[in-house]
Amino acid sequence: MTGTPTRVLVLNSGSSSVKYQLLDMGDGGRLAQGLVERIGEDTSRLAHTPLRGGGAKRERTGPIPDHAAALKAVAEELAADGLGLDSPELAAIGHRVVHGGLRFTEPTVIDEEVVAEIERLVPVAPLHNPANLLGIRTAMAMRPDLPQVAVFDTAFHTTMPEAAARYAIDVETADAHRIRRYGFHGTSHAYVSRAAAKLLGKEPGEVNVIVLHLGNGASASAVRGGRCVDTSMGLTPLEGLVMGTRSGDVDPAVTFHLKRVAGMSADEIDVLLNKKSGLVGLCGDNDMREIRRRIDEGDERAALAFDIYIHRLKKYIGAYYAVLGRVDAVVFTAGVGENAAPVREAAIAGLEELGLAVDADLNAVRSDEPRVISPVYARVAVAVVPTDEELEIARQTFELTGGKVTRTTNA
Ligand SMILES: Nc1ncnc2c1ncn2[C@@H]1O[C@H](COP(=O)(O)OP(=O)(O)O)[C@@H](O)[C@H]1O
Ligand SMILES: CC(=O)OP(=O)(O)O
Ligand SMILES: [Mg+2]
Repeated sequence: MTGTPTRVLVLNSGSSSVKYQLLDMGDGGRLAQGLVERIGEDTSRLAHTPLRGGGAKRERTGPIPDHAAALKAVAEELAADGLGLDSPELAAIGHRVVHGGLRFTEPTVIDEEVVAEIERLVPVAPLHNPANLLGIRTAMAMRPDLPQVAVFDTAFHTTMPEAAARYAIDVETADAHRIRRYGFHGTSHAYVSRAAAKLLGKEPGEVNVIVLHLGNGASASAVRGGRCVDTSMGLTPLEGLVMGTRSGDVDPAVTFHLKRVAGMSADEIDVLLNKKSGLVGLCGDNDMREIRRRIDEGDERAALAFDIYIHRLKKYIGAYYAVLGRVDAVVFTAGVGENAAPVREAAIAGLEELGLAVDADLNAVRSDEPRVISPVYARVAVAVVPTDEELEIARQTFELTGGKVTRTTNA
């Protein structure tokens, strides 16, 4: 090895998965990437892809009980490629942390006190912060000498005005318990809104963009001149759009009703709304590919689930159009947004009066590149921009730890 280390390992821990990438910030390239899924089940799967040196993709299956075991398995795979965590070329480890509360508005070098604060926020991100913490603790135990950085999903949304961030509930109660709308997927909304400006040949400060991050979790945001002014997730990642397993918006009285009339406990209602609702609650499947397949076979439950998903999405497009006043682009991203052409088509259908339309041929193109899918005559661009939370986390981690990022990729 020569010179200062330039490699960054990024861990994006979800509730039951870890996505990871090893990047070289010296040349902007990726060395390896992978995914561990179904953590906690007997059928866990690790898929690892070395990206330099020509090695083939590898898979292993079998029980991986938690995120600590997942990271150990990832470290073994990296070591097999000569890219182990003990490498002197590793400059830092970047961690996605979902909830940063009021305190963390910037990427932050992790110490014991930061760990304690992330832990304090577990009740408002019960599916996510515990997984993030296990990844952090395991990585810190493996490389106590390395800087480890937390990049928060909530950070990009801290620019929201009070009118968007506050719920209309008693102010003293709200403030005493820090109840407000924080928003999530911020790293993705930031990256994608910036990449969308670039796609339009503009600076981020010049454009107003509606970003639709449609993955397993899903959220919309309104971004004015590069700053978030509203987003659909709230105190927790439960509010807003219909998601894979989460309900999104419901009348809060549904929860009292379930408690008083159906006799459910707070924990049972939490599980119902976070894990047994959304698409899976409506039709038994949370994967949009499977739902489309069932619709093609004439399945009515799947069709209704799709319609409810689209109806909610359309409402948020309209709402954020009104919030922004002028819109330059509506941008689809994440697993569903990048891949499901029927979702994009249905969400934009009927919005011609707002200057929005999708070109069927452009919409059908499959690509990993950012692209416009609206017809040339449309007043507002509709675009697909693949998100890259890992690259964005790597950049922020590297910059915070003193590295200088060479921007060679999209945004
Ligand atoms: N080819 C595809 N067509 C339609 N939907 C897809 C396709 N590929 C992935 N998806 C959807 O994307 C979801 C995963 O999105 P992703 O952004 O990876 O989610 P997360 O980060 O929350 O795990 C899947 O559950 C599935 O619904
Ligand atoms: C915050 C959130 O919902 O994240 P994910 O989509 O990864 O579950
Ligand atoms: Mg995601």
